[in-house]
Amino acid sequence: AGWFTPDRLTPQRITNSFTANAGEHPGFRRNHAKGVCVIGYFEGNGQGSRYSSATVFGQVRTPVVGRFAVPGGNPSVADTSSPVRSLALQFTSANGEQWRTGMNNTPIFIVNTPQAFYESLQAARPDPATGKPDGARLQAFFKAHPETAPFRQWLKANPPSSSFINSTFYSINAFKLVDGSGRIQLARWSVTPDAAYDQLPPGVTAPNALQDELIARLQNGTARWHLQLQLAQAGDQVNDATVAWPADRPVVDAGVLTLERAAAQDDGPCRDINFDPTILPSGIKVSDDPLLAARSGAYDSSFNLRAREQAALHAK
Ligand code: HEM
Repeated sequence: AGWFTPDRLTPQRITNSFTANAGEHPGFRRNHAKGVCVIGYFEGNGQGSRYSSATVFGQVRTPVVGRFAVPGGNPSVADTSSPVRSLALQFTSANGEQWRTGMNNTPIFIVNTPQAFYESLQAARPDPATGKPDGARLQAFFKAHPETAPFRQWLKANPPSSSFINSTFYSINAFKLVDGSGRIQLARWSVTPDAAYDQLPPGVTAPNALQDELIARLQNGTARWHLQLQLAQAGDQVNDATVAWPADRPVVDAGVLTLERAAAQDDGPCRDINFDPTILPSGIKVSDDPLLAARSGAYDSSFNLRAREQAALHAK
């Protein structure tokens, strides 16, 4: 309740907030505006089928269109301006089912409710005089939201990676895996790279540093990640994206994601995909995490705005 009530938090108020922070960039995503398309496939090894009836988890190869991106609504921001990187994936099974997931390189999120996310956007709004967020305002937000502490701690303890290719990406939100008999297992997933993590060296400021490195690497070979399902146990926080689960939770290696090539986002196959994380195949369901419904609404609003703008740009 509340999410669709006028005068309260709506998807449009969220997308307007991104625009207020980053300026107008017609045709681009309202968040994670800067990115690059990737194309490849996922090969399931059958292990995930113990928990989910989703076709992708069988011993089968599924085509994938994805997108690496950096956060914020400005499509010309420098790749290394934020420690956060993202990978969104769309798996399309032979029967036409789709699994779309948007993942970030942090195992937890900064807040756990749509309202707090909205407030974080207000708190981070650049001061028109300096072009930078007001430090005092941000600190006041963090003080009022102690749930942001683990995320900020994690960023301090984990310096940004040198490449998209050596980053791990996490679903953060929990989902329900449903097996053939209807049994439910709460899980979070991640993709962990074959390439060893390496810290971003100081002084890398070239605007397209991460994109250029990715494109060059994929011109010379493929890049691989293992898709891992982390299984919740009774008592784990399954509706709170700010809380990590204990490290000893079982992890199922469900198969290998291989990315083969990159394509520019202005005309690549990821441009017109809305990576709404609630678009799921049978065998995976949304959890009660309140961020998921909010994400779906905001991505939908963002997609409709940019699709309309793209159409207008091309009509010129
Ligand atoms: C209430 C919380 C959130 C809101 C309102 C929100 C909002 C948005 C919006 C509006 C977009 C642009 C979508 C488009 O036009 O296609 C976006 C992109 C994205 N968000 Fe979120 N987001 C939230 C939380 C998260 C979380 C928890 C994650 C990570 C697990 C995440 C990962 C991503 C990714 C990966 C993209 C880029 C998708 C792409 O490359 O197309 N977001 N977000």
